[in-house]
Amino acid sequence: MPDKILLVDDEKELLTVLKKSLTRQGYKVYTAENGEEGWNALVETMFDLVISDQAMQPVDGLELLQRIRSIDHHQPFIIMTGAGSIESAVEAMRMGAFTYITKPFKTQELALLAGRAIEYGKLHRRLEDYDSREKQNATAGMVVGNNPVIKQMLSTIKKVADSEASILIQGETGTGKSMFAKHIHKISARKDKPFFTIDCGALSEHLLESELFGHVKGAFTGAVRAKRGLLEEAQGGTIFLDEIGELTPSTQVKLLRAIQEKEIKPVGGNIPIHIDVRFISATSRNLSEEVEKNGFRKDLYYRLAVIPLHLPALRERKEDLGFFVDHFIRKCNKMYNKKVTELDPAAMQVLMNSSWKGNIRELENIIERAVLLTDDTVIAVDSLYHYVRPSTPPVASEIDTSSSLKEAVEQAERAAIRKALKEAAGNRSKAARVLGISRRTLYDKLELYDFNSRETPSTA
Ligand SMILES: Nc1ncnc2c1ncn2[C@@H]1O[C@H](COP(=O)(O)OP(=O)(O)OP(=O)(O)O)[C@@H](O)[C@H]1O
Repeated sequence: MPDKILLVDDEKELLTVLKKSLTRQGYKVYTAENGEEGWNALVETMFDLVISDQAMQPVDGLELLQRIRSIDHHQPFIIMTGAGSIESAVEAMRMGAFTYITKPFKTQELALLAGRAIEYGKLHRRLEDYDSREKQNATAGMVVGNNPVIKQMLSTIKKVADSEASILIQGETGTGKSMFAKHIHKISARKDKPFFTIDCGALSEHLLESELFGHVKGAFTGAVRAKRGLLEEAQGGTIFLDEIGELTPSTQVKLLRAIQEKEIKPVGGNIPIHIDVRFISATSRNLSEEVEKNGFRKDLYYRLAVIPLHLPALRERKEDLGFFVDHFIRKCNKMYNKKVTELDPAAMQVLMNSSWKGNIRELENIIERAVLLTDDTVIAVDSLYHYVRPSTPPVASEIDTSSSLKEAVEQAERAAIRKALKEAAGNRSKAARVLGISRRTLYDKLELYDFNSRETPSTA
């Protein structure tokens, strides 16, 4: 397929001459008589190169370049300027034009530059493709951010991904443990083999063992045929044992044997099966504490936690909040065909001040709802009030624990109202939304607790 060039110039004769010359060089040449026409063509078709005059009406060459740059950073672009308009040429170069050519010029001169510009564009696209393939392979859909703990973890993972070492990922719910487990598998030598997840907290002991180790026909009532366990199915790959802290003592023993001996016996069977599986486990409990309390076997803990990783909670990596917000906005735009671009600064502030008990999962849900419900391109603070929990429970330190329950409740309510009013800059409607109560209820409480005008600076 010949490379495609879009030629834009309001001098018809020059267009004809240049088109002929470039067509002779083997290019497929399209023409447009001004920037607007050129832009319309660009929206329709992908070009390998745009060659445009500068001075045109209604859209000149610089504006055309500006529009192109808003959608494509590497579209090769050559600007043709008249003698004496060197400023335009400089400006075009600053905006990312490949080069400029001053009229009058020889057609061979332009053909030479066109060839170079097209090569340059192809190189960039190849690099871009390569980069995005790399990213897709390694961290598909995964926000990395700037948190030093996460960066350190990723560097550790890189070093151990290809080894056999078992990895234990600890962290609160929703911090991305499953995502990390998948990431480890994807960058390991086992990436083309299976990755299976099993939630150890979701199944009874009996079912879990049958899922993990398989069973022989007749092993228990209902076992009408033999079933292979996930540890056997995952041969050569990775098994992700989620909520490992929920294992019963009996299953802990069997798993320990499987890891140590690289063998399993299906439930009800006697013939051992060799397994070649990498173990990654995760828990939102403090497993070393459980070991101390004899709630989890020490030997199994050490087998599972050859490489222990601890994912920080979202409130400990607030510097990454912006990355996550952008990522989830883009994801939800795609899902719901929306055009949201950002959060307004006040909304971002609300997110910064939240506690994020549900971590990244909670943030993702909130952004999803906000994107879905907003008709604007910017998410306003109001669309978050219903969902986001403020970070500090209403000034708990102010509550006098020696008082009666009724008094303690009153103190907590006063503190919560004061904080909400402060956050809402005195706007009572917003404060009511933050508190999750109606405006009427807020008014009643303000009266009941005799809030003075200093504490309610505005009566909106
Ligand atoms: N680094 C990340 N980049 C993008 N999305 C993420 C990231 N980490 C987590 N998420 C998203 O957050 C949600 C929760 O992540 P995940 O299920 O991995 O957390 P978890 O710690 O395993 O949770 P649980 O303990 O409840 O099983 C998922 O929807 C996931 O896509």
